[in-house]
Amino acid sequence: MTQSILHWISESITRKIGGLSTLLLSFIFVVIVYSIVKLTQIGAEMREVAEIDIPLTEVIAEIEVLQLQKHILFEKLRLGRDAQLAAAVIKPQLAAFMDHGVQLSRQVEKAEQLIHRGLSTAQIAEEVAEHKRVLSAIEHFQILRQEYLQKAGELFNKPEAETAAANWLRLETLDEQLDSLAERLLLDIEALTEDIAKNAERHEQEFFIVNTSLGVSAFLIGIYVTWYIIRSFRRRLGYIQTQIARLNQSLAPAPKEPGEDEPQRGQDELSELARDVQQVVERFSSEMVNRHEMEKQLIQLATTDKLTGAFNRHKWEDCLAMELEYGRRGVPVHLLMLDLDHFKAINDNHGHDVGDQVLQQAVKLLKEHVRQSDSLFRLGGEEFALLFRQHDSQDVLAIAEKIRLLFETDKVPGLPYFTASLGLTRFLPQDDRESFIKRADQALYRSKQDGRNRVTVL
Ligand SMILES: Nc1nc2c(ncn2[C@@H]2O[C@H](COP(=O)(O)OP(=O)(O)OP(=O)(O)O)[C@@H](O)[C@H]2O)c(=O)[nH]1
Repeated sequence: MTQSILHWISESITRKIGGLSTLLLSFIFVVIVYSIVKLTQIGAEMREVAEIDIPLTEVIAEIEVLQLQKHILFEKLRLGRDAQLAAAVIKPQLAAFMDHGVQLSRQVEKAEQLIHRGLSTAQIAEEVAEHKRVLSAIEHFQILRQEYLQKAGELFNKPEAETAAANWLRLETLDEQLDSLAERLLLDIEALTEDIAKNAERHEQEFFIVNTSLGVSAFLIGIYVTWYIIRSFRRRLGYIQTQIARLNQSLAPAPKEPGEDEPQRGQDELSELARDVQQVVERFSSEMVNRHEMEKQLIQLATTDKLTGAFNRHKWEDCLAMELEYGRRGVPVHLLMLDLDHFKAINDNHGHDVGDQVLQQAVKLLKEHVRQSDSLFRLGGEEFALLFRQHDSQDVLAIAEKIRLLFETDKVPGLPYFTASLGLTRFLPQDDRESFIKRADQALYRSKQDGRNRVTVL
């Protein structure tokens, strides 16, 4: 699975960059999600600290002070009782003690309400069981305090009653119980608030460490991704540029247009590469045009007679083979052989150059009066051949006659009068190359025999 993913990614640079960017973005996404979760958690803890623990700590401090005051008041009561002070003296002390008890109860209630509210609004998210245990301890404390205050009240109202001694004893026992209970309770609450504060602090530190390391990792990954992308591009661009430079050198130097400046350097590697590629493409296209032109010229040289511009013998062989193929398939194919009359005499009387001009004039006349598709060949000396495809025999005969007449009546200043003898034949089903040519030759020979300047059909 991992292998195939890596293979898929390495297949294109877009995928590589996309893959690395996705990795980086995923990492940053994880960092953001982690930060949000942690910050929410720390926020909740801070709220708990601010709204529950700090007020709770204040209440505890208050209770501690009240407890101390209670000790003093209780001691005063004890001393008064031991000294058997008059009821009038003890009563105000008892009143102060009772009043103090009410204050203490209020503070304990306050603590109870704070924990209650924290639990019911889920503000207290940690050590819930501990908080609940503290709550039930507070309830127990309050019950004892109720009894405690009741006994104190009885003593206050009936200091001389028979039950006063027993009440006093009970009050003392309750006082001890309440003291130890209050002490435990305060310690428990203190421990809870301390734990929560410590937890919040620990989470803050964790958040700082983890977020810093994640941030540093994201930064390093970002640097690596950037470095990797730049390196990949530079390597590939460098390679392509080298190849293009080599290709440029291997091509013939491009002809420089007058006033043409050196190509401007690109603004960056990519624009430089684009400029190099453009140059190579231009060189290639001009090279292709030249090559095409050269090929055309070579083909023309290889297939055309230099003097007259008619097709040469080489082309004749190719075209004849093709026309014979058509003939074998039943397409009407005609061959017209043409030979200038007494050409030797023209050469002898007017010179070789004039003879050449006569040959050129003959080809000019032929080209003007036959279709492009009807190929004209110079087979040698003053002998020419014309191949006609898809013509009626009568039409070809008419063309041959027209050519003969053209030559006969053609008058060009500076050129002697000249005529031509023509032999015409049609490809027959039983024909092969030799028999077909031979019959045309025979027809031409017959025209010569019969006095020249005529057309013979065989
Ligand atoms: N000027 C010129 N003469 C050529 C060329 N090729 C061949 N010849 C001449 O053409 C002449 C052909 O003469 P012959 O074969 O005797 O034929 P002819 O004189 O036309 O006589 P008939 O064909 O019987 O009418 C020769 O003298 C060749 O030297 C050429 O390219 N230019």
